[in-house]
Amino acid sequence: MPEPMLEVRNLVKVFRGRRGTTTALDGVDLVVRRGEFFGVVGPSGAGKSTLVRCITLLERPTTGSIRLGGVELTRLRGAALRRQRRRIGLVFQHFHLLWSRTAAGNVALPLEIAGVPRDRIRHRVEELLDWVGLADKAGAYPAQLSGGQKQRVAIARALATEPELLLCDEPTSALDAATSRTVLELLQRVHRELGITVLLITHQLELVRAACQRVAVMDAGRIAECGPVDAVFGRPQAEATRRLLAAAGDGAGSDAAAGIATAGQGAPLAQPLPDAVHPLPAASGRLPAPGVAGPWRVGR
Ligand SMILES: Nc1ncnc2c1ncn2[C@@H]1O[C@H](COP(=O)(O)OP(=O)(O)OP(=O)(O)O)[C@@H](O)[C@H]1O
Repeated sequence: MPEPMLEVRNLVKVFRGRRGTTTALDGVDLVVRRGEFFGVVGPSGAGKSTLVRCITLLERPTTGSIRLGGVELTRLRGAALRRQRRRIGLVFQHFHLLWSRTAAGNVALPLEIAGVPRDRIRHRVEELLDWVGLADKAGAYPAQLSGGQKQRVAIARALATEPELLLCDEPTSALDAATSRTVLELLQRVHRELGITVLLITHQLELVRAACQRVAVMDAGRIAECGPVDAVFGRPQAEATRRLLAAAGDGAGSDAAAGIATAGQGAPLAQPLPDAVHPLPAASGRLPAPGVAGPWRVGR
């Protein structure tokens, strides 16, 4: 069995405010294996976004452990934490692009922060934008891009420092069904062609059906159930899973963003993409990073 990429143990996050306390995470246990495409689903308020923020230590958990490839993150601060964070690529619902920077400038940003020399940044950015099918948009500002294009820029940016884990928080929730398909297909390519572990947080069950191998169902700050997608969705054991399936209309892919193909776990989507991304040559297993162990493995 592959080693764990991410191990979350007994994670608790309590928010204390003027209006009282909220326990957003109430003892979350989760193991994502290296090389998995793993889904986390749950209703609004279940704690999904808080989990993302805690995994990346953007939010300090109240108690509990988060291990990334064996490294305990909760004990780290400052430069040591920043180094480990580069192992995680982040993709958000609302893209979080800098509006004052072009697509190329946005993709370059994490490399600039990591101190990669300028000529190498230029080469890497070209390569990444080409890989996500946006070579011709390098000079465009976010305001000049469609939602799907913005998300593809955000994915290119997330890949810039060659993360081992891509953490996607509702990556298609702001997009229409056809554009969602394009973005999901790109995430599947990230997994398949680059070998990156993907953790997909979503409330859209059809995304999980189409792309994930295993899924965890979150409810009220806990993992209600976890297992292979067909087992969890086909023979749900937890009441929370049954509720989610019922709310989604239960049938295969019949919920909100209908139109996303349910091609089976980890399988490519069945329908052709409306706005196909640029294919890599078939033999290419990884972005052709110059100097294999070298400049792109920044700060590890
Ligand atoms: N900064 C905060 N301060 C206080 N309470 C918070 C904070 N962030 C989240 N919460 C609370 O924690 C709980 C979990 O919220 P969270 O946003 O993680 O859920 P979610 O599953 O991502 O929901 P959604 O799908 O609607 O985004 C909610 O009750 C929310 O109100």
